[in-house]
Amino acid sequence: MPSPRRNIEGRPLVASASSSSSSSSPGSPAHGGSSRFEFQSLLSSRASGGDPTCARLRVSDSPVHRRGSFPLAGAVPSQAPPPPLPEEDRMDLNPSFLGIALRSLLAIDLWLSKKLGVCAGESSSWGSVRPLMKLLEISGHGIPWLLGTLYCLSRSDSWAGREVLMNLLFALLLDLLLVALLKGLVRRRRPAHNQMDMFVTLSVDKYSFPSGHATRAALVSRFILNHLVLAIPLRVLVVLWAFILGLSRVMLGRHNVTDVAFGFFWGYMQYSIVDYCWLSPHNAPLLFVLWN
Ligand SMILES: CC(C)=CCC/C(C)=C/CC/C(C)=C/COP(=O)(O)O
Repeated sequence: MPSPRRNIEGRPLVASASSSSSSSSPGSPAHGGSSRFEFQSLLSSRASGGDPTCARLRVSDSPVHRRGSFPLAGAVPSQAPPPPLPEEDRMDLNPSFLGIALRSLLAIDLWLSKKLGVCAGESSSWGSVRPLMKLLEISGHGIPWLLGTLYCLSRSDSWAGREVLMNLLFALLLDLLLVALLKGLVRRRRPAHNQMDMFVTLSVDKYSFPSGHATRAALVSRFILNHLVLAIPLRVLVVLWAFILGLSRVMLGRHNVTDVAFGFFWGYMQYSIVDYCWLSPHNAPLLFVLWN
């Protein structure tokens, strides 16, 4: 007499004994209802204290995996339960809600970024605007901002001006460092439709998360709005510049939307760090004396 079919832990399955008398009954493997056995197996594992949040099906135990050798319910060979398989040989049946949400967000991100990448090449639908976008790209590049700040520092003749510029320099260097660290950690590739024809880049700039232009745009614009006295139209212009610069990164095909969105957030937060560590002649006297 065939021994009862067993689940993945080796416990007998309820259905196997009754189905042995009628191998083509609905729900039996011969009837294409193999999943019933598997769910019973999972249920029995739950009942016996298995992990209820992660029902798993062994690939090698599934009918798909055992193509051509799927036994009829009445002809189950009497064998000892198979040895446990390594973790990577299993399929998750119920990935977490967070996993599904992240995957969906990623899919929307890729789809939207591709759709918005209308200046990714000369032959793209908005290809004629590409030179303008590349000009905007330079306006948010690290080199002009660093050189511009150093130049203004060298021309500044007031302590107050020097203090603000010194902190802007610190902010720009901190931004370069943190973005390089993040890019190196996350290592997300730039979109496939991007042409790597950017003005001076660092080695980590082959990665796209987060957008360095977006972090700089958010950081610098928050810095300017907090430390320069500007008329309202100029303040609006600063915010617009930051927003359009971020958008242009996606339109040029340099980034996905999430790279830019996170870049804005990160740049905004970086300003809080700069503000917290604000350099002044009181807490960094050496720096100011040396510069003089
Ligand atoms: C002092 C020093 C290390 C200066 C390097 C300045 C430099 C080459 C910055 C790179 C700026 C850049 C191309 C960032 C990439 O921006 P994404 O928006 O494409 O991430």
